[in-house]
Amino acid sequence: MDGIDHLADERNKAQFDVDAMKIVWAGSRHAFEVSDRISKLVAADPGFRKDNRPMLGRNELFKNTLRKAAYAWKRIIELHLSEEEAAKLRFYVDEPAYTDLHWGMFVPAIKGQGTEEQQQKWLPLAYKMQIIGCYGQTELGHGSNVQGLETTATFDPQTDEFVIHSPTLTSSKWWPGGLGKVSTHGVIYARLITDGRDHGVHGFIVQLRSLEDHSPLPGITVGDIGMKFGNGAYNTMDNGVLRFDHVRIPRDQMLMRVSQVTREGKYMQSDVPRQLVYGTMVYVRQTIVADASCALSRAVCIATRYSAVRRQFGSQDGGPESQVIDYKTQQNRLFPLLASAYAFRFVGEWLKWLYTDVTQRLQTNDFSTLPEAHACTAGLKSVTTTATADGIEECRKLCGGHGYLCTSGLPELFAVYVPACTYEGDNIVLLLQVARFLMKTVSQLGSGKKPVGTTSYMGQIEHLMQCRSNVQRAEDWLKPSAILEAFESRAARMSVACAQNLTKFTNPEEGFAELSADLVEAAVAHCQLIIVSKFIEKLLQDIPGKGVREQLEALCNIYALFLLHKHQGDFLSTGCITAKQASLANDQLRSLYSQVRPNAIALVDAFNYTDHFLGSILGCYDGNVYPKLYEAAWKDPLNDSVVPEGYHEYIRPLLKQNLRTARL
Ligand SMILES: CCCCCCCC/C=C\CCCCCCCCCCCCCC(=O)SCCNC(=O)CCNC(=O)[C@H](O)C(C)(C)COP(=O)(O)OP(=O)(O)OC[C@H]1O[C@@H](n2cnc3c(N)ncnc32)[C@H](O)[C@@H]1OP(=O)(O)O
Ligand SMILES: Cc1cc2nc3c(=O)[nH]c(=O)nc-3n(C[C@H](O)[C@H](O)[C@H](O)COP(=O)(O)OP(=O)(O)OC[C@H]3O[C@@H](n4cnc5c(N)ncnc54)[C@H](O)[C@@H]3O)c2cc1C
Repeated sequence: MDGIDHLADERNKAQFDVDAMKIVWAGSRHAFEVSDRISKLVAADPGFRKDNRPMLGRNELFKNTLRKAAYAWKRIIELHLSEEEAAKLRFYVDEPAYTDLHWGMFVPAIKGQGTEEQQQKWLPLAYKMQIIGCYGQTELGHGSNVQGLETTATFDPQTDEFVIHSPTLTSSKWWPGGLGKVSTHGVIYARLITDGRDHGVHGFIVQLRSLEDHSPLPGITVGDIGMKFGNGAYNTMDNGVLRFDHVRIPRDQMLMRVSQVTREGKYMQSDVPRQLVYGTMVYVRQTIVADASCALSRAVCIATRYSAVRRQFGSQDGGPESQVIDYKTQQNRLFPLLASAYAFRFVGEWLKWLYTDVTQRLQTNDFSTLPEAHACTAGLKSVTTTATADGIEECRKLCGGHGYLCTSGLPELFAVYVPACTYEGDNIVLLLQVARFLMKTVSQLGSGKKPVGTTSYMGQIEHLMQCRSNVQRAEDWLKPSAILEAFESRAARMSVACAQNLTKFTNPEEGFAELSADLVEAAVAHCQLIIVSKFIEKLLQDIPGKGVREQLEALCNIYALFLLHKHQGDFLSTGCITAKQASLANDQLRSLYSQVRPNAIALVDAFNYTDHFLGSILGCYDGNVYPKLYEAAWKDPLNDSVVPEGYHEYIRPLLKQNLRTARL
């Protein structure tokens, strides 16, 4: 606006090489270059404007999303973008759309659960977007309990077809994104019935709409489920309702990698575990963890820049007031979130590796790491999305009153993000899965079966059950070994305590239900240990760039010590640390905040977000917040006229009536 960088002084304070940190954040130089190029391309294109979203009515909003999705596809083709570049383009367009489900779930479901033949038939159509697909699992009556789904797929040997049917109101498909108004096809989950026998839930490719005029095919009732939380936000998505009235599909449209139905109607299972039917969810949970660091870093970038711009109190001798970022309370709320954004980035990278590894093993029928992959994706999805949703809301509060304005970008970011705590598995339901995995691990400890992967720390259970932290000075908390031992012993002791309590119940399922709140806490402790240990492992790698490693070490320590402070009840009650050591951790945390303070703006610059992507006046790169806020207010449609519409109908008569009353 005035061409001045109002945050220049802050940027000059940085003690590390920001460009090198940008590469660490992106994952590699190549990833940085792709991301940088595509984000600028999107930002410069008026076709991807998004600042008017909160003002649009639903129909207008939705049509605008359809236009953008079509335009994005046109640009992808015109520019011959690779799959990686196309995914980045969708990311920077930053508008939830049916394409997320098409590319993010429909295509992966066919890839993961379809046979070679099925993949050859359907994937080319999906890749060219000649068909558009959704993921139709959840129903009105059941989401978490997948085994409770009611839609049926009954094999008819006479015609070699499945008959898909919604027998009850609660069996109506409810929630699938892209289903409401767009998808031509869906991977639909239904109970497979052959010869009167129920074989449980399986996936089927079902055509829903005509490829000629988009009308629903015979027997199909389909529509949108209605407005969701927040203005704009996730209302760009057509989450849908769908009912089947005896809809017939050919037998070869059952996804048959895990199990098959023969021409004669015989049900056969391959050697692969039935849980592979849930494989698409495992894949998406892994992407959601990577996405948590994006959403949190975005909110943190806004709150950090604004905290450096905003001044309140503390003026001395007529000088400027204090920047709110210098208040220790502001730092204590903001810097752990900054550290969490980095921590989630690195654990997301690791989880991607784990997922790739398990997928390669599955190709060779090695299913040994599947339970670990399920527990890690479920647990980390849960812990990172909960912290991110809470963190975005905290960032809104960190921005005071202006954070509540839509132009801060934070209300819409929160509204779009918060369902991540529910979709792809309710966070509590997923933590209970982790708890089951932990209880199984503890029960096998004496059996000679060595715990592996993320539970390998349980291999030293005797030591972890009785060790005492040897921290004596605040600086001792900077040793990775001191942090790891505290987190490992806390996680181990919480799991073992649950396992011991479970033995008091004659019925294990009853015991599990009764102790579920404690089990969830044990699962959280285990997942936080994974995040801390993956951050520490990251620091063992070669990290080029002046001062970059030092900054990451400070952030890693802030992440771990803040968790230790927040959950000190766990650490103290299990006897892993003493009250004195908890207090020393807090002392160390304060001095880490002072270390990060001069680098805070540079650390959020390292995310390399364009102003378009941030979509926030408070977070704009140049920090010129006040003129921009002032100008934006006048652009609000309510200010199109000085005297509002409705004055003559509703305000004037009121004022006149008051005048008459006053005269009386
Ligand atoms: C030119 C090219 C151009 C390319 C252009 C590209 C552009 C790309 C653009 C964009 C891409 C965007 C990508 C974006 C990503 C997607 C966006 C997401 C948007 C949001 C979507 C949301 C979708 C949904 O919500 S779908 C519905 C999700 N539903 C759930 O998650 C339900 C949760 N419930 C469950 O998972 C299960 O019911 C359960 C696990 C809770 C319980 O299941 P159960 O009853 O069957 O099991 P048990 O508890 O009895 O356990 C038995 C046994 O099984 C083990 N188990 C359970 N689950 C799994 C699993 N998944 N994997 C492995 N093992 C599992 C369990 O541990 C038990 O084991 P035991 O050993 O104990 O027996
Ligand atoms: C924005 C959005 C997009 C979605 N997109 C899709 C999609 O594309 N495709 C699709 O198929 N689905 C989709 N879903 C559905 C989503 O996957 C489910 O809503 C989700 O899995 C949670 O299930 P539920 O709604 O049945 O919750 P419920 O299970 O009914 O949860 C209600 C409460 O009960 C608790 N609870 C449930 N079971 C237990 C238990 N065993 N122990 C303790 N507590 C429990 C939960 O913690 C929660 O507090 C979407 C949902 C949303 C919000």
